Amino acid sequence: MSSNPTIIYTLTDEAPLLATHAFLPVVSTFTKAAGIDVVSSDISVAARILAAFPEYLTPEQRVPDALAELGKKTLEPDANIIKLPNISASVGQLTAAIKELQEKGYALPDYPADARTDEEKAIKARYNKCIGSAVNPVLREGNSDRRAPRAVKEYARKNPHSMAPWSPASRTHVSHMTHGDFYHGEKSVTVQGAREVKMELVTPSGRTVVLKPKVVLQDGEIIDSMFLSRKALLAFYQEQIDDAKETGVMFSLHVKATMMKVSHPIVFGHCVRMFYKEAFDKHAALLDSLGVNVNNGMADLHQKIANLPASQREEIERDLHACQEHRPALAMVDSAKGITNFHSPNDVIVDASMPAMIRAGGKMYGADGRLKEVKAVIPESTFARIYQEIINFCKWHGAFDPKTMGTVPNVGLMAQQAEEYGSHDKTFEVPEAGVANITDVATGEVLLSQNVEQGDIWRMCQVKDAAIRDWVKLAVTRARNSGMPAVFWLDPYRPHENELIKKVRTYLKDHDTAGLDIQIMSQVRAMRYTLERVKRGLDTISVTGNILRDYLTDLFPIMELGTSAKMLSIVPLMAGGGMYETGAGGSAPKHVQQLTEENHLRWDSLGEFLALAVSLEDLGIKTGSSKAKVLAQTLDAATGKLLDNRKSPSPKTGELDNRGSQFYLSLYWAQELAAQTDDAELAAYFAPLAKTLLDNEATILAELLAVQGKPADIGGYYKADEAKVTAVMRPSATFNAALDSLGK
Ligand SMILES: NC(=O)C1=CN([C@@H]2O[C@H](COP(=O)(O)OP(=O)(O)OC[C@H]3O[C@@H](n4cnc5c(N)ncnc54)[C@H](OP(=O)(O)O)[C@@H]3O)[C@@H](O)[C@H]2O)C=CC1
Ligand SMILES: O=C(O)CCC(=O)C(=O)O
Ligand SMILES: [Mg+2]
Repeated sequence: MSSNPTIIYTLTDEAPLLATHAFLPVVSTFTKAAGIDVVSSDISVAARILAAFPEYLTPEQRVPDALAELGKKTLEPDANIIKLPNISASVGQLTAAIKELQEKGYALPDYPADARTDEEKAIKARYNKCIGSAVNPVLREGNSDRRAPRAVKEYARKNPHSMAPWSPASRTHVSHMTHGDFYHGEKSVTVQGAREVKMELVTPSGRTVVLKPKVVLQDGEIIDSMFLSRKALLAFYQEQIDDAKETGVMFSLHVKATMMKVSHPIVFGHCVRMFYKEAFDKHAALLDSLGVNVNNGMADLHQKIANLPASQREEIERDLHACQEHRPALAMVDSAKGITNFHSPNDVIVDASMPAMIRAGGKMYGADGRLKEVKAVIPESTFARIYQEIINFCKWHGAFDPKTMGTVPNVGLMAQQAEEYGSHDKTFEVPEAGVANITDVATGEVLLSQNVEQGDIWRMCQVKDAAIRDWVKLAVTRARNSGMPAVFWLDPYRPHENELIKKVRTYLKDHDTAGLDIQIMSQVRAMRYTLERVKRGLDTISVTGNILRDYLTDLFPIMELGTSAKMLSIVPLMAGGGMYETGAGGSAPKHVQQLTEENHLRWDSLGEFLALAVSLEDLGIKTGSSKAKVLAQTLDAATGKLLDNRKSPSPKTGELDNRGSQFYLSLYWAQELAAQTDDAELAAYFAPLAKTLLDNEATILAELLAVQGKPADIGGYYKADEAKVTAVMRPSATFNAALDSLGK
């Protein structure tokens, strides 16, 4: 193995993976000049599935557990990882991926949705490790620093994206629970001394059901116990569905079934069943026998009834339609295809869906393809309230103006599986009524106790003290480096956050905060304060827990820049390394569809360009490589030029796409390297490439454009064919030859 400094570049899924097939050859070509190795690590959902079932595969088919290896790497001080967004799979996506792999000759077992035998249960448990947020919590061994780079913000100011107007008369609003949700019943404690606890349910008959036998806690860790009442949730849904019908606004449900992979599919399923209550009641036995589980969306139902005799299937469909007659209109995901908000629990993901709605003037698409006012149902009140606050603000002040609005960077708590990231294996649908206790294993002392009923969702979260210290330090550093005020969005009425507030106050004293403006405010006040400043063009750092990290780093970038793909998204790893995420958005499934139908990839790799520059800069500092530093500086300059010259991908087929944008990045990067005077060797090395690319600009663009407008075959979705994807993503022989010729 070489001892060269190494950048690990992740291979993920969907649009970012396609873009990687074009960009990675560029990255390797440029970094080779500085003696930097670039290695890839396949953490796609397909690779993770294959890694989980080696004994079902032939030796040639087996793959290493790249995610586990990468997770270990994050704990090493020299880690330098570029992490692209990956699919956090729903059960629907998981089963589709399994089917595709089986068809490709991988003898994987089926997903046993209704596991009964021990063997089936074991298989299901292995598969369940591949669903939801399975990657990010493993790799994010540091807190989150997300912000719009200055050049990107300036570009957005000069080239504002469209923002639909807001009317003060808009009836769009957020509906959330006012009792019985996680917020209202939460209890929290900071543990004194390392210990082990268990989660157990004591039934009225005195029987003890151990749901989680052991959770290891460190000294000073904050833990919470909270539950969401099934009864209260159902009553809430009933009220909201009736209210939307009576008042004539469209109904929409926004959850995060990926990150809250245990609780939110349940929360989603209750809403679907309530909406179609009469049909579900009437066909309960049949739907049950078919194993229909609408926690996985209506898609699951339609798939499972597809093979019923026509008359039976049609009766169910008729009864479902009959429910719609006396229900409010539903927001659509794809009105042309008749795909509603209930199709799949992660077609509408709250972090991206609410900003899109706010940017559209408080509207979502209806079944007729028109934008309409909407009731946005976000059951948990903990964070739903921030969206109502921004809606209030927009109704009063009108839409934000990207030309003048301030910026809101975020410092987010997420290290070491903080908060919701660590809750996946500590979230349970309560099997029977009782007292839910978090109990010290050694002493039997009950630390936190809740009265729960059957069907309630009970969960425990943890945050390690070291993660909190690091988060406070990062917030102070960002406030100091940026000169912006920083606001901790923490609510003293929420027990968990009250514990956090105590620690924040303590750890702030470890730092020199002289001259800094650092405040602590509850979320709604923090939102209001921040928006008042945003409107006046003033910048404010939001310092938040994990969920608001996620929500705000889509919300503000989408308002400010039109997309969260243009964010700088850094995870300073606590062990000393760095992970550079690309943007704050996801894997844009719609983009893949456009590529396969029309051979146009509108994915913007700006996030990758920004991440690579910081990765190179960091590598330069840590290894003392001046060449890496020059590569970083010139890449930044090239990215600025790309923006100025408007060479980002267009969403329209027939115009410049991801591949064309990457060509321009390569051209500008080579030109910047050739022109710089800090490293003559690099300048001489890249001058011929700069010339070849410029001389052949027209030819390359023509070659790139020639392929568009026709379907593209990539040989699969979850595990596309390498050779085919490479052929599709590198269609310019002239560009490929120019890259290949470098250094020869
Ligand atoms: N870091 C991670 O690993 C993350 C992963 N995800 C995962 O991604 C998947 C999709 O999530 P979803 O909530 O739909 O959000 P996405 O961010 O993938 O999609 C929302 C929209 O944002 C726009 N967009 C996002 N990134 C880019 C980009 N680089 N270039 C151009 N446009 C972009 C696209 O708009 P348009 O269609 O108008 O072009 C896209 O349709 C899920 O599986 C989710 O779990 C989500 C967030 C982060
Ligand atoms: O971890 C996930 O599933 C999604 C994370 C996400 O949306 C984000 O980090 O912004
Ligand atoms: Mg997000």
